[in-house]
Amino acid sequence: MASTAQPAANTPPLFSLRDARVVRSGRTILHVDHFDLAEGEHVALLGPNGAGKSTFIQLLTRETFPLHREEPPVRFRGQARPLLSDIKQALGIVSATMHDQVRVHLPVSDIVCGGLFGTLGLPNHVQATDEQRAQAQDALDRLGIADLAERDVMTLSTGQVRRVLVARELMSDPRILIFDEPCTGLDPEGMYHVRNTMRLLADEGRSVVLVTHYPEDIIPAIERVLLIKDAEVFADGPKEDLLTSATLSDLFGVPLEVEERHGWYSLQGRYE
Ligand SMILES: Nc1ncnc2c1ncn2[C@@H]1O[C@H](COP(=O)(O)OP(=O)(O)OP(=O)(O)O)[C@@H](O)[C@H]1O
Repeated sequence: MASTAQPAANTPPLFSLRDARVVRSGRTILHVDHFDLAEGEHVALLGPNGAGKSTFIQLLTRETFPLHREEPPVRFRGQARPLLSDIKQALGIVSATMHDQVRVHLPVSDIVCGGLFGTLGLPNHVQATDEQRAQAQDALDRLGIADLAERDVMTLSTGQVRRVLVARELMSDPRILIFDEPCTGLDPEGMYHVRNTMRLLADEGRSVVLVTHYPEDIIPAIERVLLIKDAEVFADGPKEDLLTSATLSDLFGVPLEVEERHGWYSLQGRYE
């Protein structure tokens, strides 16, 4: 069942951006005039390479700051200066960058428990308690990979590692999960499971924020898409309005054909 979270009328948005501009080397690499994300709302960011998608995410995570303005350009739950620890507590992030750091022979269970400490495995001289191990097992179980708990993470497939990293993020029970190109480098089986994992987490009422180049990654629960092109918001709205052949051809600058089937979208080139 898709999340139908409806925030109370007076609840501030989870994130709001107003005239947020990021400049690097004298060039605007992202400008967002107006964007609100409600608690429990899902959104997919889609756009070509270099469009500004990662910069957008970094504005949310406060890894990047916009140009200063009197009126704060980025707010988290209505706050102009939220504690970084509050943001970290609320957000879970799964990205290929994190995946690249998995180069140590550790049991999956340790990797997942590391989510409690912000480390990849357990910090030196720290033993996980039985309760923490049980929590890790529960996270793995919910993602359908409980049988991997004792495996050396280096022996897993790319798709399995990516799901283990999702389980690791779940240790802090985040309300928002950011998936930054979660299916990059995965085979169809891995993609199937990662997309299914996003569905599960959306069903649990967590906000899913997905960054992708491919409409195939947009799970049915994500109803809103934000298209980014040339450092600007190209369009923001319901996916059935925006995931069309004409709009995506404009977005990517080549002739493309979009199809929809049972709430899932696919994209292919139109060759003449
Ligand atoms: N520190 C920096 N200095 C100069 N330019 C930068 C810097 N960081 C990012 N950029 C540029 O800003 C633009 C937006 O980058 P960003 O990583 O947000 O794009 P993206 O949409 O996530 O791309 P991709 O799909 O390739 O991951 C790119 O042209 C990038 O080269």
